[in-house]
Amino acid sequence: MVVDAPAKPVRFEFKNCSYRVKVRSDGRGLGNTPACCVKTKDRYLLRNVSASVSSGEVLAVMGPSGAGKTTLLRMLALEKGPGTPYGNVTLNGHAFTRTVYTAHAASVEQEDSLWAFLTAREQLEYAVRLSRPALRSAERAAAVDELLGALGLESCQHTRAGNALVRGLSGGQRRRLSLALALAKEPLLVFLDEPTSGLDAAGAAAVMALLKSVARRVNAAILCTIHQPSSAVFAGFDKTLILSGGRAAYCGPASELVGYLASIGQPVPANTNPADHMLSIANADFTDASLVEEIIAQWSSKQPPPQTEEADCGSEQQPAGAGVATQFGVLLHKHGRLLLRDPIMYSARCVIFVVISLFLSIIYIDTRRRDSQEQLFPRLFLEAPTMGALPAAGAWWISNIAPALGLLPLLAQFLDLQILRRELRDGIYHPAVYVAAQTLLQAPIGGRALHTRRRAASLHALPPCVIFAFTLAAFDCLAQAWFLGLLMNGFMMPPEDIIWPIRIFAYALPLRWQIQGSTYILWAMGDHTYGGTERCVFNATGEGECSQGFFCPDAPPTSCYGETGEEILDSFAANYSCFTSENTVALCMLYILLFALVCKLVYALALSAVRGGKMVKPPTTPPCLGSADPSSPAHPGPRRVQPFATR
Ligand SMILES: Nc1ncnc2c1ncn2[C@@H]1O[C@H](COP(=O)(O)OP(=O)(O)OP(=O)(O)O)[C@@H](O)[C@H]1O
Repeated sequence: MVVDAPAKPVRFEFKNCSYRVKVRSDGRGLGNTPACCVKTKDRYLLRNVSASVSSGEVLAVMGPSGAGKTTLLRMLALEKGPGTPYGNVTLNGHAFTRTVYTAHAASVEQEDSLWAFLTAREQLEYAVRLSRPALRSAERAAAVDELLGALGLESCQHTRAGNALVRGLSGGQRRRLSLALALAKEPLLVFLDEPTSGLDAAGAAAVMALLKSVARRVNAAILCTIHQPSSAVFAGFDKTLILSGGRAAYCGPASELVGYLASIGQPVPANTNPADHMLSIANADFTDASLVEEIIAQWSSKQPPPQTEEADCGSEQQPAGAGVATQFGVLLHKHGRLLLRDPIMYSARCVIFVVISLFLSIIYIDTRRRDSQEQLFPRLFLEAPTMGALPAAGAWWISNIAPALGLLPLLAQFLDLQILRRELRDGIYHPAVYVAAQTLLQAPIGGRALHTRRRAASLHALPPCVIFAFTLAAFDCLAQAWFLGLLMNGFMMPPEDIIWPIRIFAYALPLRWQIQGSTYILWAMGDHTYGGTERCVFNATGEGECSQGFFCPDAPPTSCYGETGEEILDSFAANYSCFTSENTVALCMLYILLFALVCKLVYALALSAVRGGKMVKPPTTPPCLGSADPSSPAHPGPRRVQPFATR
């Protein structure tokens, strides 16, 4: 079997877990109001909940709606949340930290987060390549086959996952693929939120039976929440934890629930699903609240005081994650594939770009005339240096429209955030490696767009191409700045008229430097001259009629810009601070590159924050299952679950 069972079983245990949130003093939720601005009080969504699950077992957390199932699961899976978690959570007796989670656990959320344009097999292949890099190609294929077989996905392995817009795997198949992806890294512990939601009774029974068999087969401990299991599904649970109002009302083997209920005077009526009966008597919304209190109190009174167990750190091998180079290679391959398949990411942008270029080229077709000073200002909006059949859009429009196109991949990345979050939490790659791979993949679209713009290759094409690609990349990360850039690039409003500290945007945003650099390249590099001017003739006393050294016999002074590119840029610069006749191209490129780098860095940091941990780097000496964690207390009393905060 390729999905080998780990040599040493694990035991995941949580004791006295509580979860506290701040609510308004009248009991209403805070919403977006900061806790410091209103009078608040504490509310416990969970109180002293304890249970454990070992390798090969499924622990099902049940309870009426609002009982705290999701809160408990998210807390145990070290998800960030609105409140403060307390309790003692351990894996084999050692603190369950983010590092331990990354090395040994995986989660399947209620909403499937899958790459819509990759097939089931492709998604598993990438997951196995990233999480088990030591496998050779044939072994990897066998591991993928094994997962597909275990989860019953062979028949649809070449079907893409799909999403709300494109058809793909069915709901049940998507659930199973999510589980297969979680198992790809061979976790010892799997968290599943409502794995049966949206499935019919038969589908739910099949998924739960599958979970049980997977737990045994890969020797993983599985902890899942479930809403309303049928009798057949309920009977299959190894253990159940039943919550009511955030407190435990029962925890133990499902098979013993009937006897327990009889012992507390709440026997299960004939022909009734014990789970349904338990959930109805534990539901304070529809049952007498005092009865619910009594049921919880009875369970609580039967519990022995919490005991401290010996730490049991075995000698299992730490799963070795992929190195940076492998991560980078796999992510390039995967996202390159997605770029080609996902219309939003690439083709749509290219098509929109060509259409916009054509549109602007037709509007500004007259600006190709070089013999008229009146055409010079419109020419700023459309530079057509090649005079070809497809003169493409120039500095101003390209500067402003192209970044707007960056909004498209930004939207796509926002839609993909859930998937990224899952993959980052699973620790199969580092956020910075993902950002680097994405950046490299984005570069060609800048070049391709520029190719549309300049059909004839020339030495001049390279710098604007780089400027252009940098600008795109920068705005891909900071789309919101687009409007600010449009307003503050020095064309519409001089920076000196903008008050501090807002003025900083006029200098920091890349549009200003994009316009300055590309107009210099387009106007002043090369030896183009423009008609409609005559040199000034000075009289013997040295007095001249024109201070700039030229005048326009057929155009008013306001439309008289000059003969050479430098003269024209000087004329523009007199009114608009974004232009200059000095060669600042290298400096402009540096500013834009710095801006892009800062944006990418912020993006990588934001992804790290989304992931909830610090680094996606499998530790060489795991805190548990390999060596003792020195930070782990010898006598773990109630303490804060550390990874829930930043660690
Ligand atoms: N930020 C919050 N502030 C106050 N109360 C909250 C907050 N988040 C959740 N709750 C409350 O906590 C309780 C538990 O919510 P939770 O989502 O864990 O329940 P659940 O058992 O998963 O419910 P369901 O089965 O309907 O999904 C609910 O009463 C909910 O209204």
